[in-house]
Amino acid sequence: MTIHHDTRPTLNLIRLANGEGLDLPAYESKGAAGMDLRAAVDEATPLTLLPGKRALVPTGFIFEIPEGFEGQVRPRSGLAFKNGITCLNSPGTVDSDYRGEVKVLLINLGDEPFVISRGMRIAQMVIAPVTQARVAEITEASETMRGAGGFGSTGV
Ligand SMILES: O=c1ccn([C@H]2C[C@H](O)[C@@H](COP(=O)(O)OP(=O)(O)OP(=O)(O)O)O2)c(=O)[nH]1
Ligand SMILES: [Mg+2]
Repeated sequence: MTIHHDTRPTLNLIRLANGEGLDLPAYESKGAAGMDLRAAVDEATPLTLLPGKRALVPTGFIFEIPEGFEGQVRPRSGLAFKNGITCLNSPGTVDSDYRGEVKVLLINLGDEPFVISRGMRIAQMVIAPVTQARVAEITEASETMRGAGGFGSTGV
């Protein structure tokens, strides 16, 4: 007999008043890297994002990102391709100690107004491990083959 333990970290979510009735953020396929985030805009007043404009779109939830992880808020490629809708600060960073509502900073890079209605899947969040480095100031950089070469120094 094999016992399968669920080793996945737990993401605790707190539903806010504006998230009432919304589906939980969810992985839309078995191997999806990101869980889709839904717009917690008012049912009666959808948000219209005009070309070139940006908006902070609420998700209706506080996310308790587990310690040692971050939440990366990323665009959905379908919205980007079809409508020019992307995350301005991509990838958005949700810290594990953040206890405010997660919001999605969308910008319309397309040439048509884009209507965001309640429950629309507007972005996705990837839970990824992070490492905090110990910061130490030194006076000389160690020698390497690359040295200071960068920005195309190795050719095309
Ligand atoms: O797409 C995003 C990006 C950030 N945040 C929230 C969670 C994150 O922990 C906090 C701060 O984000 P960030 O550090 O990127 O912004 P900042 O401009 O440095 O703000 P702060 O001074 O609060 O750190 O804002 C979101 O809800 N969505
Ligand atoms: Mg910050």
